[in-house]
Amino acid sequence: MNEIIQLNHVSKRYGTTIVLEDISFSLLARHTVAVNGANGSGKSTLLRIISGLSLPSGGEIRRGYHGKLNIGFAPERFPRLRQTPHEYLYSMGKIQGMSDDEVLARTSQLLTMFGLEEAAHRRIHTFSKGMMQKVNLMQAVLCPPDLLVLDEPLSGLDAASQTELVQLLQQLKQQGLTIILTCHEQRLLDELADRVMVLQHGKIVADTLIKQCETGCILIEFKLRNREQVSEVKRLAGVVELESNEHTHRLHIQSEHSDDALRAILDRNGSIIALHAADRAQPLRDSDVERERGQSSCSGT
Ligand SMILES: Nc1ncnc2c1ncn2[C@@H]1O[C@H](COP(=O)(O)OP(=O)(O)OP(=O)(O)O)[C@@H](O)[C@H]1O
Repeated sequence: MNEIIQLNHVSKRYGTTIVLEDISFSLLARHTVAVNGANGSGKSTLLRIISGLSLPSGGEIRRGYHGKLNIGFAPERFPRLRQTPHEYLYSMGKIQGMSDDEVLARTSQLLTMFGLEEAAHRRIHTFSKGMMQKVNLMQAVLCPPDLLVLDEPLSGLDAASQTELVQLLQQLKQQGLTIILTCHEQRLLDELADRVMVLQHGKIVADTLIKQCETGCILIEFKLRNREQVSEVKRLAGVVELESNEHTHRLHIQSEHSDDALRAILDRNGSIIALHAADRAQPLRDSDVERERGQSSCSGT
């Protein structure tokens, strides 16, 4: 199993107030996990601990990849800065150790992706909430993270901005990002989450894995013996899930990418056992899921 972060019996207290108690779970690469719960249940505290912005009072956190994990964090409230997105992202990139060329190229790529080219040299404090939230998300993914942590990303946005933000998050998810977010909006759960955890009074009271393969997904069952070649197939565009059992594998992939996947399997001397329209209703068990991480060149937590 490809775990990128593991929390073991984590707790957090402020004075005598217990905010988080005995939290244990791991995040699998490329999963999107939503943390739900009432106000004050400890969601933001949990995200701050995962991001390394706050230390736990007890328990242990293991970050994957030899203790290094590049984490992008988008707080719920983004400050009304007087800088322009261009100036702000440049300074954030430099703080994270990116070269001039890297930060300028990435900023330009993100301004295009987020549809903010025209606003690149306008001051952020004049922006709408939706535009400001886009800048918040851009700073979090500037140095491509292994894990993206989002605190209430749709909070306070109108319906149109929410739709745009959900589409951007879907793009980031398709690029292979692992995401953990807090949310109150059902649409984020429906459109994005692979797994939903519910916090109540600082404890996890529900943890549900949802299979994310919507209609439009294809399930390819195939045989391939070489593990490195299986990893290559996992990294193909559009892969939602790969379950493996010895040399037999079940690949859930977006239908527009299924031809490429079939070609990739056959090119590696694999054999196709079956091809189906994926069945969304059947949940996956955590133990069946195996995923590959995306690549990142930045140093992390
Ligand atoms: N720095 C702090 N000092 C003292 N208490 C704190 C601190 N930060 C959070 N708390 C308390 O911890 C509890 C959980 O807060 P947290 O912000 O994590 O909840 P939440 O689930 O994110 O709430 P919301 O949905 O309202 O954002 C609250 O009772 C809060 O008052």
